[in-house]
Amino acid sequence: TRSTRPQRMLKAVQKKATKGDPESVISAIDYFCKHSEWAMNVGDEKGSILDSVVTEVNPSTVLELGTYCGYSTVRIARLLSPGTKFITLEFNPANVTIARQIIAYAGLQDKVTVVEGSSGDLIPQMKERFGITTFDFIFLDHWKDRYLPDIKLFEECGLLRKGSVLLADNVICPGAPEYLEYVRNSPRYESRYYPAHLEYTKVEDGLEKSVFLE
Ligand SMILES: O=C(NCCCCc1cc2cnccc2s1)c1cc(-c2ccc(F)cc2)cc(O)c1O
Ligand SMILES: [Mg+2]
Repeated sequence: TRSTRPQRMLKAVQKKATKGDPESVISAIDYFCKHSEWAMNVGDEKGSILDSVVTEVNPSTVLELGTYCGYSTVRIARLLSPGTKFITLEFNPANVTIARQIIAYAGLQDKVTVVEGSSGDLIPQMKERFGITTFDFIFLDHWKDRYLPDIKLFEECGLLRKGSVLLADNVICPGAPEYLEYVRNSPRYESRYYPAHLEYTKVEDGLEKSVFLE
């Protein structure tokens, strides 16, 4: 039967990238998406903004919602200090399998734990299952209509501390209007918008960075 896009992306990485070299894995995926098939990775333009925020925060604990094929997972993991606890959640088991192979090809498998499941189920389990008290940095890149309920879940579960940074992808396209309204109007967050474009296109999109103040 016909292969899937994530499977073809993995093949492109195995063909073009150098094992153990995260930069070459990132480049191979960006090349595949620009010249072969579009895919919903955060991409190089928004990826550079992601890099700068991760570097600025220099987090000890990281959560990513929406692994997909592991592109942003590799971007984040390659910047983390040794000993950082990094968890990434993916709903689709087929994507979990591809992502683990792409992360391993980059040589970053010891830096991150890929967990299969939905955010609504897994966020309340973070403390007991992974020994996390609070997250220093959270990258939201999963179902856009889950951004708002999940930030409220982080608050309810006591997973944010003063200075926790949340970075949300796709706040314009596909869009997360209720989430934007919440973080921009809540006195508990300091928010800033980073304009960019939908990965590999000229369509307007951007990232919203929100710092928890409580
Ligand atoms: O849907 C997007 N990403 C979410 C996939 C949700 C799967 C998961 C749910 C879930 C629940 N709990 C835990 C983990 C997870 S993972 C997405 C879509 C576009 C896009 C697509 C078409 C288009 F024309 C224009 C933009 C661009 C993007 O950058 C995206 O990120
Ligand atoms: Mg995205």
